[in-house]
Amino acid sequence: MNRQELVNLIKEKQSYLCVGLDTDIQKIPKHLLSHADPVFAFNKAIIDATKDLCVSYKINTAFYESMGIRGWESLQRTVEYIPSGIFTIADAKRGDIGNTSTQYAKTFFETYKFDAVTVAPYMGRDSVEPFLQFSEKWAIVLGLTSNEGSQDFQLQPVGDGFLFEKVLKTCMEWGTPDNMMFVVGATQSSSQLGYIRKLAPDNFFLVPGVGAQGGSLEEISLQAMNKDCGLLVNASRAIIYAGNGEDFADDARKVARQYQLEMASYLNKMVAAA
Ligand SMILES: O=C(O)c1cc(=O)[nH]c(=O)n1[C@@H]1O[C@H](COP(=O)(O)O)[C@@H](O)[C@H]1O
Repeated sequence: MNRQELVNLIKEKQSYLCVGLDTDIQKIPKHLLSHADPVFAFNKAIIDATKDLCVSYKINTAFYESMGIRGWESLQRTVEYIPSGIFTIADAKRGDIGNTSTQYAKTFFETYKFDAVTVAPYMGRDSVEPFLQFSEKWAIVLGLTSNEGSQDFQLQPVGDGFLFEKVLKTCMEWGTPDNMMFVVGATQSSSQLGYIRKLAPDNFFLVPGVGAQGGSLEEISLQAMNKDCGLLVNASRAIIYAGNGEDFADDARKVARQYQLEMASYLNKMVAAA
């Protein structure tokens, strides 16, 4: 999916919600365990219940890889089940020497046909560039992450800024707002969120951290929305584990709907301010 299609999708659906399919077989409702593929049965119900409310699904590959071949099969069924026209993210956080990154890019862009993959940029230019060679595909580079450990490296002073700023600025020389997004955690302070938008005015941000990690949808929306919206806000546990009974998908829908309504109000504010 290209940038304009993503921008249009957000406008049409009045949503920039990314539902995170961090599907843990230990946490899904027990009645699904009799299915041949319980993880897929769960994902299918969540997708059916939320597909009109979100613009993206993010599949966190760790939850699938940990189950070996069965997990990869669940992942494949899930990505194939997501309706076309919804932006798909493989949250795999890959990055290695060039020829290896090329294989990672092929895995997620060609074999599994995701629109985007999360990329860890620590190994530098040759580890990121292979993800930028595919038409209408995206590298989502870790910028300032949502976790406590973001302080260990990303928020260390380097020169007259922080390490994450150096990463962002350098990555912006390799990719463009048409093929590169940045991960920006909603748990970061509002001044940091606003500052990152100044550093990268046109790039989309994938924003995890609302819901279970306590980040504020309002804060990130007010601080970091740009004229194209420029945000994909992810919530995983808060949506997919909203309920645990037979009607778990209805419970997931209710939470997704709340997020979508709140997002519509921020999108309207953006239009009014323009
Ligand atoms: O790249 C990510 O998606 C990511 C980056 C980050 O800084 N923080 C973060 O939580 N994530 C992912 O976003 C999701 C957050 O899940 P919840 O906290 O359950 O909403 C998980 O899949 C995390 O792996």
